[in-house]
Amino acid sequence: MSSAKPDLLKVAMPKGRIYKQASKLFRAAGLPIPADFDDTRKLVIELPEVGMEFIMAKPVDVPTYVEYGVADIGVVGKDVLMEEDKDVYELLDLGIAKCRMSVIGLPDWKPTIHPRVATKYPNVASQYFREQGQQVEVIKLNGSIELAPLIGLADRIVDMVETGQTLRENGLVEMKEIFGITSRLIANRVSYRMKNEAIQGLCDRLQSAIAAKV
Ligand SMILES: Nc1ncnc2c1ncn2[C@@H]1O[C@H](COP(=O)(O)OP(=O)(O)OP(=O)(O)O)[C@@H](O)[C@H]1O
Ligand SMILES: O=P(O)(O)OC[C@H]1O[C@H](OP(=O)(O)OP(=O)(O)O)[C@H](O)[C@@H]1O
Repeated sequence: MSSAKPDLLKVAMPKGRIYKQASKLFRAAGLPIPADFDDTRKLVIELPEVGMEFIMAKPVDVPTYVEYGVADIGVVGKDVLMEEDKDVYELLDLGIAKCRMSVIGLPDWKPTIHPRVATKYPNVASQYFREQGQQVEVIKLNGSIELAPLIGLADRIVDMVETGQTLRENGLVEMKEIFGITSRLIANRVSYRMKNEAIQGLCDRLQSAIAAKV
């Protein structure tokens, strides 16, 4: 008898806020994935009983693992996909981790000669202002973006809004929504062909679970 391991579907899962919602959706699709995987320090978790191996990744790195094929599929926010522009298939809108990408500023914002925009998403912000015909200096930050207009680093920011609580608590206003965000299922182009049955099967199950909730 062969001792070769079965070919598991490798899934890059984002640690953090998406994981809980994504694992809940996978469970609703009949795949019993624990809700607390991301509470452990283990980064690669095999679940042969569902034919999958989970790679617990930093959210922004998910498309990189999938593009290089070390993960066959992955779960990632549309914000990251727009910013990273990786060569992957976007298969399914999972409808989870819903929020929006917006331009944000102080209520008394006025145009300045050298406008500065702070963001975690420099490509998204540059493209947006280019399309608006506005010249701005984009400053990359890695978190707590709302600080920038409060302490004078930038006059506006491009960042995500969900409940609006962060804006309210810091006296900021949403000036313009750029696009809506939900998490997506993405696939490596070669894996999509070579493991089509497994990937398509998972898509079908997830799609039924998404539809059942509506
Ligand atoms: N306030 C929010 N509401 C809903 N979804 C959000 C919100 N903030 C982020 N998201 C979604 O969740 C994804 C992951 O966000 P999360 O904060 O877990 O990761 P991160 O910003 O990379 O964090 P860290 O740097 O702490 O690892 C984002 O890419 C986005 O799609
Ligand atoms: O509209 P709200 O419900 O307040 O959510 C929006 C906030 O959530 C995200 O921040 P996150 O919690 O990821 O922290 P960060 O500032 O460190 O990126 C985002 O960057 C906003 O700051």
